[in-house]
Amino acid sequence: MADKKAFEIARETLKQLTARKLTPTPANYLALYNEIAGIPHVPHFPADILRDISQGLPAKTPGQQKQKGLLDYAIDRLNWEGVKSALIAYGGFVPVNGSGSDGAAAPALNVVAAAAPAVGSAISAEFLGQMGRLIEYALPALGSDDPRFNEQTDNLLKAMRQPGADVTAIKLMLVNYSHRLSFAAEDQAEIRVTLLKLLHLVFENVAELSLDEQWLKGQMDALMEAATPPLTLRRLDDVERRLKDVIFKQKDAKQRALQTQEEMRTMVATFIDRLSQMSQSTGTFQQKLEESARLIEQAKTLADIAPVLKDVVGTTRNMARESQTSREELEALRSRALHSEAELVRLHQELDRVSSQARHDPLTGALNRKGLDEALNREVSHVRRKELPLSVALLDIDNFKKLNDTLGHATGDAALSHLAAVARECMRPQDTLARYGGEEFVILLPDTPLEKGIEAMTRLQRELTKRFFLAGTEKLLITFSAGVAQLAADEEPANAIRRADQAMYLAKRAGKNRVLGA
Ligand SMILES: Nc1nc2c(ncn2[C@@H]2O[C@H](COP(=O)(O)OP(=O)(O)OP(=O)(O)O)[C@@H](O)[C@H]2O)c(=O)[nH]1
Repeated sequence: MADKKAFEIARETLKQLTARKLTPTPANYLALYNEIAGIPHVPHFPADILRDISQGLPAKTPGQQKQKGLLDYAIDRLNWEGVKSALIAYGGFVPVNGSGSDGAAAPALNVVAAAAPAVGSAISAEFLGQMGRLIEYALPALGSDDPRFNEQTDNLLKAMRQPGADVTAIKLMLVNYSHRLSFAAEDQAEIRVTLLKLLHLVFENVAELSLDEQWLKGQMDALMEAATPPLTLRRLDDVERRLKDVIFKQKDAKQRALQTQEEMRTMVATFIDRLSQMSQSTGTFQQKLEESARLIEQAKTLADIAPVLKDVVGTTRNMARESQTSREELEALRSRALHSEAELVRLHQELDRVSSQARHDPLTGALNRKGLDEALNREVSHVRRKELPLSVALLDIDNFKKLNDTLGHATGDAALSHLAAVARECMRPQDTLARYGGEEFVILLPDTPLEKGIEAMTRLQRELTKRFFLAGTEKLLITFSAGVAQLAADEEPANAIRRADQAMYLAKRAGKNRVLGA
């Protein structure tokens, strides 16, 4: 493996992580990577030594047993922070002045225990109930693949919900639980980072396979960018949509390539067949000529020569006819091949056009109408489920025709990309930008009432005045007029866009470069 490329080693490392069922932590990844790359492994985490120490620790009381368990858990995960907090907590259960009881070693708990009769009853019902709900709600964020953690959660929740719950015991359980919780949270964070790395690796690989495809390369770059922290559901949704486009395109391209290969194979086979037929006929013709030459040499009279000549003329005619047929067939074959090639180029271009327009506008990278429809459906069901407001803004660049006419279409295109880039930068990650028409954009603003939506568009206008558009060396101020509508309960989303469009129209009529609410 030493001479393998870094990405191959990385891929093998990820494979091995799964094959050996190791937790995908950076430490495990590094150790395996070094092993596969043949780099001498420097043990950053002396797991064996720590395990020895842990085995030597007495576990006489429940507190000691629990902390020892947490220590082992942290060692298994090569987690220094976990080792540290387990050892510190263990220290709290070491008997002081010969006293060996668990409780005696935890003065803080004693205070609670002493205060428990007064405070405990006051907080037990409502506070513990609320706490239980908090734990339950937080649990899905931590995954459910650790049976010991799940068991500990169940026990804690049961204890909390018992009538007349023992506050002192619960506090003790909470101390242990919070340790394990911190490990689980760390694990989840590491898993997320590692999964992101994995995702990047997959994207890099796809990009390497598709270097010749300009559109795919663009999509892969966009995917890489979308898959960087902080991850939000919107960004993941974008990643999913782009990947769908890539998969669609690759499937189609592969199918076409296979089909063409098959066509070419058939053509080459026919060509070879024709060639061999031709050489056979040429061979026979040659023999016939030689035979005729011999007969002519032996002929004594003109009468002897006449039938031979007749024969030669006949054979030559046949040969010419055959050659003509073969030539025509080969010509037809060649034009079929040319036609196939042209068809392939055309299909390829068509595929490029169709797939790049699948969900994203190729010029600005914003969603196109199809992408907008999908995003709108998703947003509407999301906000309706959560009873949140959704605002829809429709923007139209001012005097765009003049810009096009004076500086050219290419500058107009660059101005559209500029507006999209500035909009993307000053939008929240959960907002969605789509190109609605030529110089029109729609922005979906979830969890945003009308006034806030208008504010957001005004902010974008201000941002555009700060960030000039550079047409060559000339600084241009791009302005837009916008209408904003808040989706009403039971309103069709298309109607909200229509209202935003009407408000935008009024903004134009009122002098442009302004935002109006619908
Ligand atoms: N460069 C470029 N121009 C486009 C594109 N799509 C549409 N356009 C042009 O945008 C212009 C829109 O012109 P109008 O609808 O008259 O709008 P306007 O000039 O912005 O006028 P107001 O909206 O009233 O401010 C037309 O000239 C279109 O040709 C595009 O993708 N690139």
